[in-house]
Amino acid sequence: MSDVLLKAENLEVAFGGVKAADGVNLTLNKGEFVAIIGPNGSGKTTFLNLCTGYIRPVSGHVWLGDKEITRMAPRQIARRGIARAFQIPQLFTDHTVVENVMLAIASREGIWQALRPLDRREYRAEALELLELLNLRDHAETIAGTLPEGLRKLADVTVAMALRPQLLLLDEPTSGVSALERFPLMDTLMKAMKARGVTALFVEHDMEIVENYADRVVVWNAGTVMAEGAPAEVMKDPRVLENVVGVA
Ligand SMILES: Nc1ncnc2c1ncn2[C@@H]1O[C@H](COP(=O)(O)OP(=O)(O)OP(=O)(O)O)[C@@H](O)[C@H]1O
Repeated sequence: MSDVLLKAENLEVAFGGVKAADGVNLTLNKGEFVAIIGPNGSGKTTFLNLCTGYIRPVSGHVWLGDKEITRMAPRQIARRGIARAFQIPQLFTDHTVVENVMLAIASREGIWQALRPLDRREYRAEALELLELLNLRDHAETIAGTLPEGLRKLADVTVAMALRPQLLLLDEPTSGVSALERFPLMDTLMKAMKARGVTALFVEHDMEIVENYADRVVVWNAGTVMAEGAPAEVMKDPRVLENVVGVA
């Protein structure tokens, strides 16, 4: 069986005159934890949007496993196993944390219209188990909108994990989180992904996080992949230092 989970081939998309994807090729293997870095406006978020179906490419292809997902609707793609946690967490802020996770489980099970009681015992049990895994068990009954930023990010990931994704896309998981909290947050995320066999692709500006947590780093520049490899190797590339890290 192939180890390839996601394959993007020659993706192209433009907004006005700007080529946000200019022939993007990228392969993710099952179980990998891959970071995307690159200057502002280089097309990192556009790539995540292409993977989730929020943007359709002018040309090119995306496969998840052996199924082409290029022109599928976001909902279909989510059902096939790509979930996303946003830079700004997307929670129902006036509901408790456990209710948010239960809503995600219910949406996965497709019972929105089925008039079945949401507070089903097995949903709660599953939600609490996930919250335990993400170190949020003690905050299950907290109103999501009152959580501090680091915990809100973990809650957002818990909601995404409730969809049982094969691939989780994370948009700057540590942005807005204090320096002291960043490493524990990433430790928790890594533990959860590994425990559930989830592959992850995360956009990150913090090079320390990339070096410590990514198996592989992919460098974006002007709508294309400029370099990729092990973080320690890629960070030595003069083009990366000049264009991305800005220290050459
Ligand atoms: N919906 C859109 N409409 C118009 N232009 C867009 C749209 N989305 C992205 N762009 C443009 O495409 C280019 C790539 O944007 P994108 O957000 O993918 O970059 P990025 O690498 O994620 O940037 P950042 O690090 O600032 O988040 C930018 O020039 C941006 O202005």
